[in-house]
Amino acid sequence: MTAYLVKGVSVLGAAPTDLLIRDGVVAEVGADLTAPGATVVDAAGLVALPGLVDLHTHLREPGREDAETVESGSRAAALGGYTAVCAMANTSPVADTAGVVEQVWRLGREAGLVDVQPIGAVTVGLAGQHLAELGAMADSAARVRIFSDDGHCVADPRLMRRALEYVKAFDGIIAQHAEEPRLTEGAQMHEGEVSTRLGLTGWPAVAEEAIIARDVLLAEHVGSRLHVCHVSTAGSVEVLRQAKARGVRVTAEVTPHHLLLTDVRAETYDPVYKVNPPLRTDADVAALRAALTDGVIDIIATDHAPHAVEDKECEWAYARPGMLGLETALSIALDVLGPRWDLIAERMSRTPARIAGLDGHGVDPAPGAPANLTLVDPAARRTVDPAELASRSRNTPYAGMTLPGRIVATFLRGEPTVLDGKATK
Ligand SMILES: NC(=O)N[C@@H](CC(=O)O)C(=O)O
Ligand SMILES: [Zn+2]
Ligand SMILES: [Zn+2]
Repeated sequence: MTAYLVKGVSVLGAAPTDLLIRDGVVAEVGADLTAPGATVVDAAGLVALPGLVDLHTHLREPGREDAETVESGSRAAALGGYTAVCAMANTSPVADTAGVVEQVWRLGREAGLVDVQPIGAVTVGLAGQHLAELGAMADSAARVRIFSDDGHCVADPRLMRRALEYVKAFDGIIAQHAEEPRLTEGAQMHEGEVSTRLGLTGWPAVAEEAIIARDVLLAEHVGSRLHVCHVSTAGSVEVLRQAKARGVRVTAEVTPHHLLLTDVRAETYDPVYKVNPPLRTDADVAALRAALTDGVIDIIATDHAPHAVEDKECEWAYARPGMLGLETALSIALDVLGPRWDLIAERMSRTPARIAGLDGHGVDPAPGAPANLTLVDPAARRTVDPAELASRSRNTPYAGMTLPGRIVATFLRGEPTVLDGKATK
């Protein structure tokens, strides 16, 4: 196993120091370290962060390997500074059995670029009728702890209650895609002034807020852990704020795109901007940013949702919702939060690792810590070119935009998965 001597790096914005990475851990931290035989990484001007952890990634395997595979998505993740991703269950077949979650887990190990932690479906086939085999998935080699029907809402309150109760036995968590389906039939974009003008059917904010309000009450009633996926409205933030003040065990995520983009993008009719939940308004963006800073929203999660060209480059109404996220998330976070490294580490690494229960991730680079870390060049600016992305899909909403920050290196258990901005395998 090669050792790596990272020279002159700023750990989370502190004064430059050296890091010696050996045997999978950060062996030493200090000035002017020497290590004969170690590969030297010149990290002058770079910032070291704990490896990023994504609680919400769509890898599309099994079933839509044309859009993404575990390997291509893992490579995109590593290039984005991630060392662990949680893979959503809306594959084909659905990850609703021990067999499928173990398959995804194994594919992740084989790719070896990030730790891939499968999420299990809450209901069989995501159909919202019968609970899936949550216990068998938890007991499997994949050790599933997060369950989600993401893409669909667990709309039946009795099923939601039972799922919340069931996962308590192994400290599991239900991650809800909060969308009251009766309020979003035929919805194409955020319901508001822009949808009225464009004549597109709206997805009202209350469809999200009503489910979050119900679910925090259910989680409170049964004393279980609830996680809310891709929070997108100011009203949802207020519901979460009140629930947290009461001590409800709820956590919440926001996506990079909901922190940056608004529903006016729909005026282009370019389906690259079609996503669930939809892009909202300036006031929502402002509330989400404030909540991310004050902690009502716990984490940034990408909701990386690759789609094949034929599913995206078509008429708006027929296009699949979803956007790429893994390779641009840190840049968007830097753009939105500025170089607040401790806050970025908290929202993109430590807290998601803790929510998912991923041991060895979300730990700051310090002597003895597992060497899961990423090196960022905060001064670099890059213009997003979809053709250069490692993802098999091209549906980034940031094409042509110039964003701050570049991932220079990522280490997974002491081995580089990215060096000089390029994947090592
Ligand atoms: N976000 C999306 O618009 N799409 C996701 C599903 C989801 O996250 O709800 C997908 O799987 O494509
Ligand atoms: Zn969703
Ligand atoms: Zn999703």
